[in-house]
Amino acid sequence: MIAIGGRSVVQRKSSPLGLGTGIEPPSPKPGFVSFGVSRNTPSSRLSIRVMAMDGSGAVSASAVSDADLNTNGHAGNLGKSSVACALSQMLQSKGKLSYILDGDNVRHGLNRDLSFKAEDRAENIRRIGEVAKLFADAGVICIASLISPYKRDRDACRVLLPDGEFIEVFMDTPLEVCEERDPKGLYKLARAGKIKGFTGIDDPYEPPLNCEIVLSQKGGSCASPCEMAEEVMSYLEEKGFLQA
Ligand SMILES: Nc1ncnc2c1ncn2[C@@H]1O[C@H](COP(=O)(O)OS(=O)(=O)O)[C@@H](OP(=O)(O)O)[C@H]1O
Ligand SMILES: Nc1ncnc2c1ncn2[C@@H]1O[C@H](COP(=O)(O)OP(=O)(O)O)[C@@H](O)[C@H]1O
Repeated sequence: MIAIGGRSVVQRKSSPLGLGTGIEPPSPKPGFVSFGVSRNTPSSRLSIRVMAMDGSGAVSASAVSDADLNTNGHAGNLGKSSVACALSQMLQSKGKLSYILDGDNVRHGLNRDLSFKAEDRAENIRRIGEVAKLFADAGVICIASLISPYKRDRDACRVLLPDGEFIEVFMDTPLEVCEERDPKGLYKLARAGKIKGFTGIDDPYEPPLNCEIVLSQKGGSCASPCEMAEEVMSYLEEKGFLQA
């Protein structure tokens, strides 16, 4: 389970199943993936389906190593969704089916009854873990893009899957970088006390101690989403998940 959450919904231009249409962004920055990103409106949510990391497909399970990748980090704006999408596209290019479960997106549908209280975050992650397991059972690589701030909730997802098939990716993006990005203005609201219990501000994030992959800023600059997705691909390659 690769969990990467976010407010943005990525609509694939195409998918292995031919589902989903996207809106090309004007001019992607170097290292960014060129696929459509739209806000989490009801209509856009409906189109984030089936493909390879943001989607899934019907391929014989034996042809695809199933894995559950969970990308998390201490707060929003880490770049979870961007890495999820880049990874999805890379998997698709290798003929691997995947599906993205983005926390912010799922919270508009399956998990719309849940708040950001600790018990609701736990339930959010539990449900996403169970859905990811179903994808894995079908031979689809499921990328879950979530903050998942509490270790206990992440560990509960891990044990749902066979050993080695839950791959926890920690995006260790500095808080100040997340705050600077702030495309939704949520950090500003949280700093102003207008949102309570915001991860990284007045709600805790428990960093993983034994995750499979850490994507961290090296030196003074942050790697692009594609570069980070490449790191995940290298891990998958090394572990044999990308074999035909
Ligand atoms: N209080 C609070 N704390 C943290 N995040 C908040 C909160 N309120 C809203 N948001 C927005 O919700 C997105 C995180 O949803 P998740 O489902 O990934 O969170 S969690 O795993 O249940 O903790 C996250 O979106 P991303 O930026 O995509 O991570 C936030 O923008
Ligand atoms: N590696 C990166 N370098 C620079 N900006 C980034 C990077 N990754 C994401 N961003 C930008 O940060 C913002 C949040 O990215 P997003 O992938 O939605 O994060 P998250 O899903 O963690 O909230 C977006 O405006 C995105 O373009």
